[in-house]
Order: sequence, then C-alpha cells, then structure tokens
Amino acid sequence: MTRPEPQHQAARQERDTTPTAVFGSLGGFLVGHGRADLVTSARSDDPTLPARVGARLRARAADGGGLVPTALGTLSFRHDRPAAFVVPAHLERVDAVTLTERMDDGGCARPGAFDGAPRALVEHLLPDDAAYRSAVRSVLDELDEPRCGRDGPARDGGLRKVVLGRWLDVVTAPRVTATALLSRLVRRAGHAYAYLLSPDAVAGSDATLVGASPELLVSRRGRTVRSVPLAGSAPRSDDPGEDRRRAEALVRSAKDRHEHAFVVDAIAEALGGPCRALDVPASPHLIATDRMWHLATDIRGELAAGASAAPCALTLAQLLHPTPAVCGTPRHLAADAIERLEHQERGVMTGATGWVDARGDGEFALTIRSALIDGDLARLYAGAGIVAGSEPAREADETAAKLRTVRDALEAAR
Ligand SMILES: C=C(O[C@H]1C=CC=C(C(=O)O)[C@@H]1O)C(=O)O
Repeated sequence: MTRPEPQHQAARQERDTTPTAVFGSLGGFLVGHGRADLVTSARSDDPTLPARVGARLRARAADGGGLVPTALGTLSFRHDRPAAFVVPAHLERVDAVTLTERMDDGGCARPGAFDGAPRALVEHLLPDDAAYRSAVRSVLDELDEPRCGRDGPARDGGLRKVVLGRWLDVVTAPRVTATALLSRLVRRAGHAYAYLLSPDAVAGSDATLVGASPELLVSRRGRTVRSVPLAGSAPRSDDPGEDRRRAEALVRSAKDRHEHAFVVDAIAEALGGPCRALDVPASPHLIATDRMWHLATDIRGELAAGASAAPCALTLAQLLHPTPAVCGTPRHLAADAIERLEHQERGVMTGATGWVDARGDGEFALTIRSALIDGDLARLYAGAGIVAGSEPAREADETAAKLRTVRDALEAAR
C-alpha cells in the first residue's frame, strides 16, 4: 500500500476540519478552508468595501484548484452595522452529495453528529404569539392605507409595508454542530441557497451562521444580473389536497400580490440604474420550500457597462439591500418601525450572505431561514411582511412555519 504524501495528508486534514465558509445551491457549492485574508467594515453600506475586497482578491493568484479568488461573507440587516468577508486559504467546488457526505463524516467523528435519534430541544419564542399579534396590530395602525386589502389612495410617502419578525432560541442536547445542521438543511432544502459562515465571516457575532435561504438577492455573471424576490407566503400542509388549495389561494390573494409588488418595484427601480435592459415579469409565480409556498418574480438584467467597469456583485447587493422583503416601504419608515417593535437587533439576520470573486461576479442570498450557532444554542429568526389586509393570527402562523425550516432540521427526529 502506498503511503499518502505529506502535503496530501495535510490537505486531507484541512478538508476534514470545519470549513471557514460554504455557499451554494444544488448546482454546486463553494467550500473554503482556512483564512488567507479578512476584510471588514463597521458599516454594511460602506462604499469602499467592494473595492477593498476586490483589490485583495486580485492580488491573489488563482487557487490551486483553478478557481478564481473569492471572498465569502455577510452584510448586516442595518446599514450602520458591520460587514465581514473572508478569503479562504483553500477553495474548492463540490456537488451537494459530496458536501453532505463530508459534513456528515466530519460530524460523525465528533459529538453532535446526527445519528437519526431525535434531539431534545428546549425552545423559547420571543415574542410569544399574543405579543407578536399585538405588534402586528401596531403596524396595521401605523399603515397609511385603508385596511382589508382594498386598494385605495395612500398619502405620498406614508408607511405601506413593514416586515416584522421574531426569534426562536433552541438549546439542543446532544449539541448539534454547524456542519451537521448544514448537511441536514442541504438534504431537505431543495433549491435553496445553503451556507455556513464561521464567526470570522459573520459580521459582529461570535456565532457560526448556517442557513438555507430560498431568496436570491442578486447574482452577477459577467454582464448578466439576476434577482428573484419573494414576498407573499402561505405555510404548506402535510395533506396534499390542502397543500394545493393553499398554493392556489396564495396565487389569487390580492393582499399577497400587493405585498409582493413592493419588493419587485423596489428591485426593478434600483437595478434600472446600472442595467441597460431589465426583464420584469408582469405577474409572480409560485415556489415551494419544505415548509412554505411563496410568490416569486425572476428579474433579469444586463449591465450597461462592460463586466470589468460594471458594479461587482457586492456593490449590487449593497445597492438593493435591504429590500422590502426584509424591511418594508418606504425603507426609512419601515426600519424605524422595526427598531421600535422588534425585541432585539437583527444583526446579520435578514442581511445578505454570499460570495464575490476577483472578476466581480458573485451571488448573494437574503439571510433568512437561518440559525446562529453558539455551543448548544441555536438562535433562529423569521419575519413576515405586514401590509393593509394582513391578519395578525395568520402572520404569527406564517413566522412559526418559517421557523420550522431550521427548527425541524435541528430536531431531525425520525
Ligand atoms: C423575512 C422572511 O421572509 C421574507 C421572504 C419571503 C417571504 C416573506 C413574506 O411573505 O413575508 C418575507 O418577505 C423570513 O423568512 O424571515
């Protein structure tokens, strides 16, 4: 039997440790190990951040695996909160099967791996249903529109939509590792963007971020830009007939189409600047996650400037963020309502997570359906868009259903 060469052994050992950063979807995952560089900013809207990240990436030679140097990281929800991007020492591209097997292998060697046994979860929801419903009623009282979904004239500039959220803290025993949770989410999440970011790359936090977001904030490949906003949702049902009925009701719902339109309009307006051509479908289509139905619109554009002069993916993410899918309309009034009505600062939750490479290409998902893992504590967040016609009890149910994506993956009961 031939002995592995020392450098192969070292590479193997490095691969077997928890990655620094993972981001991808069923088409493939970027997996980064170690840390060659870290670029941070005290503000997520820092206009110098993309140029600083780009300069560090262009100074690096292509990775041994032939991949273009790439940084992975997070923007916070709030503009005035930090951003962090890590440049891994070693980057590779793997398919979903390889990723999950590797995460499981890594997990099996350590306590916290999923072994099929249900986890004991201790859960704390903040605010509880009654307090959340009351916060929704406060938003409804502040909206500058007639209630009950009747479209009517709103005074110019008044509050139209607020995304109001809540937290679920889950303590797991035995402890669930971030890699084991990522593996479980990738197996369940279908077409979602799944990610794991070690604390270095999670702006302003000591926790590891793991999630499976269904929402593409923006991607850039050369001159081609894409954004797939979601808004307007219904929890899925285990009964196939009821599940279909809920999907059909969502497509017909005037209130949900109204809620969706705010996001599409904001993205189309923002991308109208850097893009010379923009294709915005006239009506949304349905997408399904494991727990939710959503209305989605697939927006595609072509950048006016050539790829090297055009804004990079990170600049585009800063331009769009926070969209009305996570904040509201108009943005400053919605942010103010969130500040007053939510119990804790969101930090990176409902920010943006993704990658940008030395050419300026990249992909950012909204940081939703995610957990911040710190020891045996997993901290989850979910929000729902409140517009005229929203019903407090339904919005409470919607946030509870959204929380189940990660909560059920943590439990992993058979
Ligand atoms: C803010 C979240 O979802 C957004 C994305 C899809 C649909 C949404 C909605 O229907 O309210 C939210 O805007 C979340 O999952 O925490």
